[in-house]
Amino acid sequence: MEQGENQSADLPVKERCFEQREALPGEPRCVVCGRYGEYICDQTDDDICSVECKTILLARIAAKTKPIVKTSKHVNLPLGDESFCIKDTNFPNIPTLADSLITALRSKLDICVEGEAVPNPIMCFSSCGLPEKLVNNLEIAGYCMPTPVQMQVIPASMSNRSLLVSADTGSGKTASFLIPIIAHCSRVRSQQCTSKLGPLAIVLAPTRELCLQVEEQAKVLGKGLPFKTALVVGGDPLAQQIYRIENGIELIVGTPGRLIDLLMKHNVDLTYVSIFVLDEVDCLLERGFRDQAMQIFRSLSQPQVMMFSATLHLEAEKMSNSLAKNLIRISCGNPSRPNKSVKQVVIWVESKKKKQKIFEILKSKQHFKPPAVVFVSSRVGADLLSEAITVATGLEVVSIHGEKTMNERRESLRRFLTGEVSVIVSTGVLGRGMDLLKVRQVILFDIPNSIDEYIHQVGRASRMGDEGMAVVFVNEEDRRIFKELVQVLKTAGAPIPRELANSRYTAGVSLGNERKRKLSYGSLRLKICLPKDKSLVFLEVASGALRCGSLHQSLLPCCNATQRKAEKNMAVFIQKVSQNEHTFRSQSLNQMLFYYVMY
Ligand SMILES: Nc1ncnc2c1ncn2[C@@H]1O[C@H](COP(=O)(O)OP(=O)(O)OP(=O)(O)O)[C@@H](O)[C@H]1O
Repeated sequence: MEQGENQSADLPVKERCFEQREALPGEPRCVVCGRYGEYICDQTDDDICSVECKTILLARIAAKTKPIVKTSKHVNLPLGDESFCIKDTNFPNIPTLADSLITALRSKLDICVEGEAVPNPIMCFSSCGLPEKLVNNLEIAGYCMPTPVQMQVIPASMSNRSLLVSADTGSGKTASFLIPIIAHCSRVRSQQCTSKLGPLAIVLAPTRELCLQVEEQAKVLGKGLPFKTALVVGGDPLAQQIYRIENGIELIVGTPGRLIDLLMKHNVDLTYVSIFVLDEVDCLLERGFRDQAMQIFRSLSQPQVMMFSATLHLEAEKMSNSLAKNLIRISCGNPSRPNKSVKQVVIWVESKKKKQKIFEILKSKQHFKPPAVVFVSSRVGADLLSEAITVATGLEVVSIHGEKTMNERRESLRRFLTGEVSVIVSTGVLGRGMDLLKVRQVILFDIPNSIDEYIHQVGRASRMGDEGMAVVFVNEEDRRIFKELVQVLKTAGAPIPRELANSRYTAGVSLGNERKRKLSYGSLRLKICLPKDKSLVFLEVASGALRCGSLHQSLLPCCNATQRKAEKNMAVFIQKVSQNEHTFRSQSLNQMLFYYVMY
């Protein structure tokens, strides 16, 4: 591989396809995956993006000149330290790894597993007996290698085990359940296991848009195989959905409400449904969806249950135990935290100034990175804000929310995804699971009600590790989420606005693992040593007045002063503190607090 002219000689050549960025208009494209064709393959002169795609390209060329061999029977794996594959009795020729190496591999890939006899991860799609056509489809879709979640979920799922999976947003969870479903369906149909045409698998997801997207992806990956899908969501005519199912399909992708509706009005034979997937399971097991999801589950006969989300908590875990026995739990990356690739920029903005702020961002060449998704909390808000943005900035903007018809929702999404408009204002309908490929900026105009929704919305700004940015507006009205937000920002090393850090609603949250932190208050810079018991003292310099306080308010009398006086007071205060060490301690702060004024 030759380095392109612009390529700085000391930058390492990209190993993996997904490390490479998308190609900009006019730039060379990788002949294998379509990303930026940064390098030239010295053997073929084709543009390629990475070593990985070069290998695929050369393999394709070699395959054209050789008789076709069945991938599953003669897999020739390179013997580098990344050549791992599943221990599979169906494929005895494939070398297997010692258990210690499997553990090392999982730890390297940030995969944690829990459960009995968990199958080993795979390192390539062709190593677990997938239909050849499916492997080809994956290649065509640019899926050269499985992502870590796919490496572990696919073999576990293909051993018919029920799974509870948590993995980062944008890490490839969708394909991790679609691949085993397609493999299963096409095997059943091609072996003519049953003459019945009833569905073989069901995927439930909480929003219509997500169902649409999952069904689209299923069609792409299942192309050319005996595998048909039906989309069962509200807003589209029920009769058409019934007609499609009657004509024979393998997979139903739907929202719980509409599927229940359909099952009540029409007799669909669910006898052969042996895979039941709950995508965004924490949301589906919340009140509102739970009863419907459980009702559908009860109409199936002991299916393999696969549950996925980037955010899982105890309640969802407990519920999942009632759906499946002998579960395998898989966790990949850093779930229940915002994706590391998204830079979080939290700005303290009072509600009445939010509009002005977003106009400023969208008008700024430096700060606006289109295409962008703006999240708001209400349907009316979505419409009003999109109109206001158009008026103030001249940008064409669309809105999407649950009150629009399905056709309007489709049209808004289409215009946004095809680049016709560069901003979409959305309620939570695009918050979860949506793979908005080119989006690198999200703006949380209204912060969502829970930290989980926050994690999902922020996650829209990054897919497969691409860097993105989430701009988050926050003010006192969002205090219900302050504590968790501060924790999340702290873990990510993101800056925490002064007002948020000092709010009494974040009291008790340590602002850092380190015990020293510098804060800047106008001209007065303070270095604070936080007490170990995390009883944070707050200091505030507002309009020239200094207020010092702590959780133990009685300890420090507030004082008003001009800025200069404030500094003087500060010095006196420090003196007092150091002289009154004993008093301080006796006021139940376990650790002595030290303040240093640094000019
Ligand atoms: N093996 C792979 N190789 C390359 N791209 C992949 C691979 N698997 C998935 N992708 C792509 O990665 C992107 C993110 O995948 P996906 O939408 O499934 O993420 P997710 O984990 O479900 O995220 P979220 O939690 O946000 O729903 C998609 O564009 C998908 O096509």
